[in-house]
Amino acid sequence: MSGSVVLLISSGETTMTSTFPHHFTGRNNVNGKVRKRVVRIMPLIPSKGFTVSSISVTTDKPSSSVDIVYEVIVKQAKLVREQKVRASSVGPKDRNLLNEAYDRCQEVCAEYAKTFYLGTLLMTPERQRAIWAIYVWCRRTDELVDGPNASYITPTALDRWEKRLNDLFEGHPYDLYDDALSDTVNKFPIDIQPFRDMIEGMRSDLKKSRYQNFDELYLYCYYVAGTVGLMSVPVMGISPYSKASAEEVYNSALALGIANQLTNILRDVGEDARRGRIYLPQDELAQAGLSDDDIFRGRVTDKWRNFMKGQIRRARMFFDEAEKGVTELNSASRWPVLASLLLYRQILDAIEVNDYNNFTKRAYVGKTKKLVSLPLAYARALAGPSKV
Ligand SMILES: CC(C)=CCC/C(C)=C/CC/C(C)=C/CC/C(C)=C/[C@@H]1[C@@H](COP(=O)(O)OP(=O)(O)O)[C@]1(C)CC/C=C(\C)CC/C=C(\C)CCC=C(C)C
Ligand SMILES: [Mn+2]
Repeated sequence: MSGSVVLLISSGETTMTSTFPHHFTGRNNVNGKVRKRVVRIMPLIPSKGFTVSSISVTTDKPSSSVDIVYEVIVKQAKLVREQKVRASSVGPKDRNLLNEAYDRCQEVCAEYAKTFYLGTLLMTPERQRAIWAIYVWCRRTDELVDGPNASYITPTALDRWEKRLNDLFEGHPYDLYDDALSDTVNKFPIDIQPFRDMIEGMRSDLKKSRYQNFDELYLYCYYVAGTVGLMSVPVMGISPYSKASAEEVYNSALALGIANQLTNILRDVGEDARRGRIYLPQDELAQAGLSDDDIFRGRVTDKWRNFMKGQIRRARMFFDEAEKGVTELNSASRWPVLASLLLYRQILDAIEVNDYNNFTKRAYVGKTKKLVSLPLAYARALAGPSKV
């Protein structure tokens, strides 16, 4: 059974609803036990200044985003459990080319994602190369709709990009970067679905600039960022000491992608509005007494602050859910993931420090805070999987 938990939350004069997938806290996969799941979510509700006035549980809405995404998770988890990999099609004659391909991916990752890159250096050479290759594919995909040539990108161009993806999965890469990914997906139990879904997210960016409710936004966040978590887990690996199910680890990986994307959205409200885009649930905006116009005007009012408090709280809950899974990963993979989690989560603190002005002030984490987070993440990453 799957569906959502809807909480009616009050703070002072403001009342708002917050929706979460209820497998979110579930430890029993998909089979029933709704009550248990609701009970589990309770400790996650922040206490300071907020009260929960009602909880309702929706179940078995077959086409909800949570169900769609959960099906992908179950399929990916099965692949990782069975360690299903394709037979390698790369012979010794291609080794030099392949090394060159991975070196190029390493350069891109080191240049564009310094923190991720630093973290990958602790991993085994095979794993770090694979993460670089995945990073480069994701970055290129994102660049199609977010990069300098974005205004020329059409649905047909995305179809071509998907054809290229299919080909590289079949062992027919088009260029050097694709070479690296083609090799990676041969070596690790990586499925094509999350890659296709990321392209779907880019399609949605071409045709959609509003999200009616959190269910719609959740699906978008899965497409563009949750997918990264699903692509990365087969490479990072689950600790041999982990007692968690593969679904639980995937659930945390998905949560990290969603948390990152929600944070990215909250940081970039002003920037997105200037491009005519509002990645915020329209129904929650209306409930808070806000309209698109308020966002385009970019005035920081109490209504806006209260609305933002609710959005930040929800993003933090996804980070909390993600954190549970980090200790279940292979030891060398924990640090980079935790470091990126701590750094990205601090963007939410920075929005608060800016008094919720995400229209004209960019929330960023300063160098000192970044430097403090790295050893902190390292110390915490030493903790192994839970023994329960
Ligand atoms: C070590 C580590 C975290 C590895 C992941 C490396 C990797 C493959 C990253 C790809 C990132 C990428 C280029 C995604 C394309 C879409 C996109 C840009 C998404 C946004 C990232 C933030 O980038 P930025 O701030 O530069 O955004 P702008 O383009 O400037 O707007 C996202 C917000 C999402 C990225 C999502 C993740 C990094 C999810 C990571 C999850 C895992 C690695 C799973 C960890 C496992 C457990 C069990 C917790
Ligand atoms: Mn962005």
